[in-house]
Amino acid sequence: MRDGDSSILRPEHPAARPLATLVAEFGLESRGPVEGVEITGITLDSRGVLPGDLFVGLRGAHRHGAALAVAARDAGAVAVLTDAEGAALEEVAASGLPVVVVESPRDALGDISAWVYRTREHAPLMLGVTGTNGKTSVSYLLHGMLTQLGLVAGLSTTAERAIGDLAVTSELTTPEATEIHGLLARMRESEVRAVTLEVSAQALSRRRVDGLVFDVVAFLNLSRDHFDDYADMDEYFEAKLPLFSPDRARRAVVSLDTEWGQRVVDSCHIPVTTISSRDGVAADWNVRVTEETVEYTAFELTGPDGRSVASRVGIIGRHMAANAGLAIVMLVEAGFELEAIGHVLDRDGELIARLPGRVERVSGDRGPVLYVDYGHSPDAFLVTLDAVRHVVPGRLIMVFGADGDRDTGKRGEMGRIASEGADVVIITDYNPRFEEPAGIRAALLEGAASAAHPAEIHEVAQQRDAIRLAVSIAREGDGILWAGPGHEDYIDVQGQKIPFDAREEARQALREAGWE
Ligand SMILES: CC(=O)N[C@H]1[C@@H](OP(=O)(O)OP(=O)(O)OC[C@H]2O[C@@H](n3ccc(=O)[nH]c3=O)[C@H](O)[C@@H]2O)O[C@H](CO)[C@@H](O)[C@@H]1O[C@H](C)C(=O)N[C@@H](C)C(=O)N[C@H](CCC(=O)O)C(=O)O
Ligand SMILES: Nc1ncnc2c1ncn2[C@@H]1O[C@H](COP(=O)(O)OP(=O)(O)OP(=O)(O)O)[C@@H](O)[C@H]1O
Repeated sequence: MRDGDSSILRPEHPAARPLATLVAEFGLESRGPVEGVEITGITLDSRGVLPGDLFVGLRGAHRHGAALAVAARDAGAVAVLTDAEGAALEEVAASGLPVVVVESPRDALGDISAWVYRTREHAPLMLGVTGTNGKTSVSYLLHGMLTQLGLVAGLSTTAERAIGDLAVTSELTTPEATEIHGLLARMRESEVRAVTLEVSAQALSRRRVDGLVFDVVAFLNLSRDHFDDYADMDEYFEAKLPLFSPDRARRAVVSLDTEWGQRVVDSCHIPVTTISSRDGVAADWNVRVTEETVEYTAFELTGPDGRSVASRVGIIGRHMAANAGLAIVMLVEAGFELEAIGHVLDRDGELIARLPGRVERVSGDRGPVLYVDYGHSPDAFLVTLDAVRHVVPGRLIMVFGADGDRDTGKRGEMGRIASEGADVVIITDYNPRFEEPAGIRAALLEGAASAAHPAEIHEVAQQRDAIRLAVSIAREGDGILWAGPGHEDYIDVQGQKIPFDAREEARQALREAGWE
């Protein structure tokens, strides 16, 4: 998981803070001597402990983290923070470390982590993005524009955490509070002025973004996903809402592209600006697509006072123009002049953003156009199929699978949408995790067959073989969309992460077919 802590960025020169002051300021119960104990960091994973850490023992689905207190001590932890259940564990006594007891550690974690790393002092501009689809994309677009505007920017997404040129691969979409505040402290060392953070519903439910106040948050859309975590759409929606409250954010930008946007506006207790990319939807800002090619999407964004910006983004799809428009409005709400943003976009010819594995073109000038994407929900399939359809004249071949051990109910719909939107579908494996892969494929196949006008349907278990079949079928002018693996560099099978890079595999398949 987090061996050697290599996937986590923390301050290189952390300041020591007295544990006794933490206990006093937060009115906490402590056992064992806390006087003289200095803490320099905080973590909830024994495998990520650095010397001087306060180790937080949380009850998890599989174990109580406090049971790892001895391992944490051996790695250099100087104290344990846990609940009453954790504090009673013999491993905690065996560690000999002072113990701070909190009724619900998760609820206190954001504020305590902010205190440990002093992240409330000199906070950078904080931008937060939520929604079912497009969080990662908008985050990279914001990051790109902030960089174009000349700011040192920081980024936290499903794909990576980044500060300037330094980037590490992410474990979670939104890190735990301990990790976020450590990351912010590291960003402060690098004089980062603006931070973009992807906020998942799960993060809000698990209070991972506690202790942060965003300057601007955005709501993109809501569509079916994560029904393994939430009972229905209403519960999923309710999980997103807390981001739009005064204790978490100062202003909001809300897309009205799905009906859920208006519900956010109606429930929002902070100033809201709206945006739409749909015809006939009344919003403060509107995005209009002006050109679509295999390489870029051009758009025009018009504001409430008639001011506008026209530019382009080097990624296909109307949804990407909508994402770019929303990112620009977030910056305007954050205090940047629209004219200044327009100026740098004009100067550079486009909005420059590197989006790993989001409808990323991996093919060259000859042969079929091949895109690798991270979409794994019915709505993501709809928009990406539409995007490819708009720019390729020939047939559309789609390769996809579905996650094992995740929201099993969406598979039929994914299969149906793919089969309805593509000319050929090749159903393959993705991350089966602990599920039987053939069963996952069967659900997708059933969905594909149920389409009103089904595509030509193939089943190929191995992804390597599936992409080669797609390339062998495709001709010049055709398009191939490989949905699912995106930026990932492994497949998750029975708890093992087996190295697999879809983008590299796709390039190799094209080379083997002679499409250099
Ligand atoms: C289902 C779920 O939420 N699991 C989270 C949970 O794991 P768990 O309950 O299984 O933990 P556990 O194994 O019982 O361990 C309990 C505690 O002991 C600690 N531990 C464990 C082992 C060890 O050797 N040492 C140690 O200290 C763990 O860090 C943990 O704090 O606690 C862990 C530590 O906080 C999380 O990393 C983990 O998130 C997992 C990886 C996860 O996949 N979460 C998903 C649901 C998620 O949050 N997804 C969203 C959105 C994704 C999207 O938009 O598509 C996200 O933001 O990523
Ligand atoms: N505004 C949008 N509306 C609908 N789909 C979108 C939008 N933006 C991106 N997508 C599609 O959604 C999928 C996921 O994109 P992205 O990774 O940006 O979203 P995400 O919200 O970060 O997803 P995840 O939480 O799974 O990481 C891709 O297929 C992408 O093409």
